[in-house]
Amino acid sequence: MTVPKVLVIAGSDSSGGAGLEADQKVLSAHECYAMTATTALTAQNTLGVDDVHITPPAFVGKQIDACLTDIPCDVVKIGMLASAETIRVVAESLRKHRVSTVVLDPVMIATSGAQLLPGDAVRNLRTQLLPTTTLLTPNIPEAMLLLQDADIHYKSPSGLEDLKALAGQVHQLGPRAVLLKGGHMPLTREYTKATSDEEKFVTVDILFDGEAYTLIESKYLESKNTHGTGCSLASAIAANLAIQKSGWQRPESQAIDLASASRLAVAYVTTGIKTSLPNLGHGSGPINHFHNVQVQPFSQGHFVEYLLSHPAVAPVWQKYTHHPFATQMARGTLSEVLFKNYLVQDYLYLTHFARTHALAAYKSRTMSAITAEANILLHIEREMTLHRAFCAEFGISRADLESGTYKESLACVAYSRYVLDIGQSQDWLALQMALAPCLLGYGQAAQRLYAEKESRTTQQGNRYWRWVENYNADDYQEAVVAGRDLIETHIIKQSPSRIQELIGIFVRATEMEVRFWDFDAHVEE
Ligand SMILES: Cc1ncc(COP(=O)(O)O)c(N)n1
Repeated sequence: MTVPKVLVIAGSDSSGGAGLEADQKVLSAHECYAMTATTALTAQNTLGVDDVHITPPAFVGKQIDACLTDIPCDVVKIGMLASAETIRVVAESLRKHRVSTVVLDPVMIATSGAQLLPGDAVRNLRTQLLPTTTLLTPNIPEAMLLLQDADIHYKSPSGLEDLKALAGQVHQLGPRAVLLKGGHMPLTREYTKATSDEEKFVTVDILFDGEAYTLIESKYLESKNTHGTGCSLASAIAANLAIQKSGWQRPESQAIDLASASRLAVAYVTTGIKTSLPNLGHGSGPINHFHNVQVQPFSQGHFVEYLLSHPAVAPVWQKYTHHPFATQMARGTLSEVLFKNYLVQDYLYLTHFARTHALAAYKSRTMSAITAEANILLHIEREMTLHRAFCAEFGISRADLESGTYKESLACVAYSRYVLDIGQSQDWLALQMALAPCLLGYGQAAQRLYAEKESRTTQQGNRYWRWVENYNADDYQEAVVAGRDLIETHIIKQSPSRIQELIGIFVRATEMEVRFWDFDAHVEE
């Protein structure tokens, strides 16, 4: 599977809602690679087109050549063509590059009324481009202009059957298929032309491929934000066709499915209108091109940096990693009573920490993940051995630690059971996020305090200094890196809204770390 590629041949809309700006947004929102050949620049906004600056036609040809000789595309999407000569050049280029799939939106008159294709160029469009077009997407006025130009008599439509007949007549002008857009003529429940606002019930887009009609119905939508809907629809169809083609095993070995490409595109534009952003411009505003896109606000592999600088995290993270309790330990100025209490509570916490990792092993699905958790358990056991030796220096025995001599503080109960509860009720990653403040924060605080030692002499004779050394040690710092890497690999599989929930868990656990170090936390009962 390669990336789907689309070449857009269209004009630029300086206000970004229509033209090739819209096309590129639509293609990006469909994960396609977009290239452009710019036929004209427009000075335009949501109120109208001020001026048009036409690209020299030969230069349009050069842009097409530059793109297609280097990056072959799956689909060409054509919008505003600006001049008869440009149409001639484009038709010749498509032939030269043997482009097989063309979606042509015959842009003639902008929604605002501005003429985007001179009247004398309609003939070139019809005779030179329609025969090589895969799908033509006219709206009703454009369909009528094309038939007028061909001197074909048509009935001004007054209901669904007339629209189907119109689509059939336009099909005779040469394109492989026609999608007649019915947006300009809302229909009643009986599929006749609505004559009042109350009667407007549905709009129908009609796809005709010479054999079958496919009707795509959309509930009538009242909105002023329809600037660029034609461009967006044609681009969405082009994207869907490019996606189909890029998934083929052998190029050209399958038929494209115009009906599903069109249905998906109509749904995309409809939702784009429904979710359009308010107050973009004073006229007919753009649709929301990105309603189907979920954006990760961080670069892959850099989630933890994003997390720690997140406005919901940064203040509490600073409070935790710069907690005066840790600083006083490193400086040796902490009272021995407080330190001993902390050692005991931390030991009790580590017991539950080990239980949590056992739960994480249970929640893992691969042997390597289970083994990783087992290794963390063994690491915790080594940490607890050191802890016991440390406790012994302060007159606390293993029996004291494990026989319930010391009561577990409320801070310890709250924190350890919170993490276990997240582990029980949520998934593996949520559990890792609840454990992360402990893993990352101790590593960061110890590193900072260790680095400060050069500027102090107080660690000589500081009986607590071993705490800093233990968490600054290589094996602990390696565990931090491994834990961080695991979070980075799993976080990119989450949705943006789930990531915000996971950040909430991280914040809560960090708050409990702060509470664990608050001076009164261990002597409250
Ligand atoms: C460059 C350019 N291309 C196409 C359109 C048609 O879009 P709409 O019919 O929504 O005005 C436009 N206004 N500008």
